[in-house]
Amino acid sequence: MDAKHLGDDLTVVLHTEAELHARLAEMAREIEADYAEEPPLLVGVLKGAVMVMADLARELRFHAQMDWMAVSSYGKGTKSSGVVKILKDLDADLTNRDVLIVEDIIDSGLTLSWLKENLASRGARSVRICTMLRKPEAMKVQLDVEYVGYDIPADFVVGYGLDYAEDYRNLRDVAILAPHVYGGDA
Ligand SMILES: O=P(O)(O)OC[C@H]1O[C@H](OP(=O)(O)OP(=O)(O)O)[C@H](O)[C@@H]1O
Ligand SMILES: Nc1nc2[nH]cnc2c(=O)[nH]1
Repeated sequence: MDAKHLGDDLTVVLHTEAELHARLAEMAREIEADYAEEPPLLVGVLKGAVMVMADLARELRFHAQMDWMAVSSYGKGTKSSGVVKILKDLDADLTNRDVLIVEDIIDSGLTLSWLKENLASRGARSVRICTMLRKPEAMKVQLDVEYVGYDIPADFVVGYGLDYAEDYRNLRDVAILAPHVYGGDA
């Protein structure tokens, strides 16, 4: 689905599908160089990271094992509750593995800060983060993020895996959701 199919639901397209893919290719080259010794285990965070994971994994020029977790801190709203729940855990044993968390967005940073700690405590050799989007002005915690696609403003965005009440995930681009859709400020 393209932005043009969504009427006035979006205010502005921040990054097109082509831009996202081009940036992911650059990030993949960095990741390949950094993990030249041994490929990391890619840990995708459902559901938003599905598109990034699918595109990044195929872009990488080494074996890319994938595992998935589902955590939730947003529910149906547009603000993080700060309480992270594991809805689905990993299948893989992380002992001595290099783990690369693959995410769609870092907003307050609360989810990823919690997740990084959680995965490190399972005996991983290293835990790094790759995110397509980050909102520097919205971050509430200090968090090192090794691979960032784009820094964006602190507006509520949808598309490329990102939803509002489970809709808009299949929009190809990343766009700001018009406030009238969710009835207020993000
Ligand atoms: O930095 P934070 O403020 O913690 O926000 C980031 C989290 O929010 C999104 O997930 P969400 O809870 O919306 O679930 P989803 O991936 O299933 O859409 C995103 O995928 C991150 O996991
Ligand atoms: N869809 C969506 N989910 C988020 N989770 C954290 N920030 C956002 C955002 O801007 N949009």
